[in-house]
Amino acid sequence: MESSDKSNHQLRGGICYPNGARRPVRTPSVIVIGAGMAGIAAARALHEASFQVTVLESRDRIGGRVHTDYSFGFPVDLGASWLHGVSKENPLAPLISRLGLPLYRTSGDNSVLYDHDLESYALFDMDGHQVPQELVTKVGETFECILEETNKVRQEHSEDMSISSAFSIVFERRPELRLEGLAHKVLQWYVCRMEGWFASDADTISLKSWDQEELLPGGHGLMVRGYLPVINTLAKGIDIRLSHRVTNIVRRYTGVKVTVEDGTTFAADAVIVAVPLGVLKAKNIKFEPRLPEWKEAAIDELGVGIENKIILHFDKVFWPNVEFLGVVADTSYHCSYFLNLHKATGHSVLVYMPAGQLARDIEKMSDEAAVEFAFMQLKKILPEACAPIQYLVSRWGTDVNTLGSYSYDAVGMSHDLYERLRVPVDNIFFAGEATSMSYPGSIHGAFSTGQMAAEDCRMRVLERYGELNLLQPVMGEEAGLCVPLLITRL
Ligand SMILES: Cc1cc2nc3c(=O)[nH]c(=O)nc-3n(C[C@H](O)[C@H](O)[C@H](O)COP(=O)(O)OP(=O)(O)OC[C@H]3O[C@@H](n4cnc5c(N)ncnc54)[C@H](O)[C@@H]3O)c2cc1C
Repeated sequence: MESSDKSNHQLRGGICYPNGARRPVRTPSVIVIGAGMAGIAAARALHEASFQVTVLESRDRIGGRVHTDYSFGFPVDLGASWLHGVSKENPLAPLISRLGLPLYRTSGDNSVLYDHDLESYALFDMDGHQVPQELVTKVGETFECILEETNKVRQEHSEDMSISSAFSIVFERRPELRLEGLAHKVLQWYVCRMEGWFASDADTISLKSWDQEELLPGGHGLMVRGYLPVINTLAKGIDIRLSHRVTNIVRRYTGVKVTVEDGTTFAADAVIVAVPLGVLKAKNIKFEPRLPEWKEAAIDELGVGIENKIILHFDKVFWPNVEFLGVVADTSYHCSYFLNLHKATGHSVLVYMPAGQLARDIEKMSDEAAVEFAFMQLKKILPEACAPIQYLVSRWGTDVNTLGSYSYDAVGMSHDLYERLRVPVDNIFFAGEATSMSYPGSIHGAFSTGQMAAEDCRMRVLERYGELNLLQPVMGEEAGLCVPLLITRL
């Protein structure tokens, strides 16, 4: 399809009709931009529906925000690593089960800490003293109470405000909830965990919309062998052009023309844009004609946050046998946490995960300085810590292929912006985590939007040809197949 308006007008193959006659038909074609979960899911679905599919990907690898690295000699994820919703309700469950990929469950349903249970944490103050577990539990209850109170604030105010402004109102009304001393620091750590979930600071998160996403049942599980096998399986047999950065999309009634950085053009009946929200915000891709105002507004207004991973590989385990280590402090900015991968994978690895402003600040440092910063946090709680032997540092905020980690509900925006981002513009379809009303910021959300965009695209293109009933509908994974998920917890 490269450089070829001509291939778009070729006659190809044939379809068998009930009377046995064969009539040559034009193979419908689509270009998918971005080989992350959403783009690959869309490409797979349309490939199976007999479309001619070409995926254009700017990086020299597939997966996007799924980035499993093997340089330590075992897999570690620099991007997504949890399956949120370890149950058959999760659209990715059939595929993960079929591949026999093990999951390590880190929390059940309804944890106040989202993807972790309270019991799985060991919290320390800056002097290396462990916070008594009863205090952690008690402050957890207070945090839940504060969140309930913010719900009342939400009902009283028609205007949106940040979750931190709502906390201030709650503290004025109920000063005892503010807590003092060590308890206050633990409370700040809860706020820090909330900020990690949204990849954004509490003073930017919308009170009105922060809890509008749907949490699937089954709690949260780590992909022990990394997420890449899922992407690789979906990508099998698909024409993916790596190092093809799209710069222009021209839309005409008869089809689309897509140009990449080196000037090569690709033509097809339709295009699925599955690049990150950050890339759309930066206007790194020019649309001709311009996207309608409502679409541009959705792109501008949706929030995109930052969460990063600093992955530290040690020659031995010197930390307690818990899933998470936390450092409490006076402000959420100064709190931190480390995921203990040894629990789930048996490898002596800790993952430091800063979010929001802290992540932004750390991205300004060199890799060495960022690792030193993370290691200093660890030294505060474990003074005997020995230096890492290997490390990896993600930079999702400044990486030109992403420009942010994932979307979140920013103050003043309405939750239906996700849907506005998804709605197609003529023969341009949109997919990606930020187009998911129900599951924004997640892998399964990205997967579902890819499938949705594929089905919308199939309908649109075949409708135009008057051949709607000729090709297979886009299906999800085999509906009848039910293999249980492999879940452990130690
Ligand atoms: C640190 C971190 C941790 C996370 N943890 C989890 C988790 O545990 N569980 C979970 O469910 N989700 C998690 N997420 C979110 C999840 O990774 C994303 O929601 C999901 O991977 C997004 O998929 P996508 O297809 O929408 O976008 P992407 O995966 O970003 O794919 C977009 C693709 O477009 C390409 N691209 C960009 N610009 C261009 C261009 N101009 N031309 C061509 N191609 C282009 C990119 O290179 C990329 O490959 C995490 C994300 C991060 C960053």
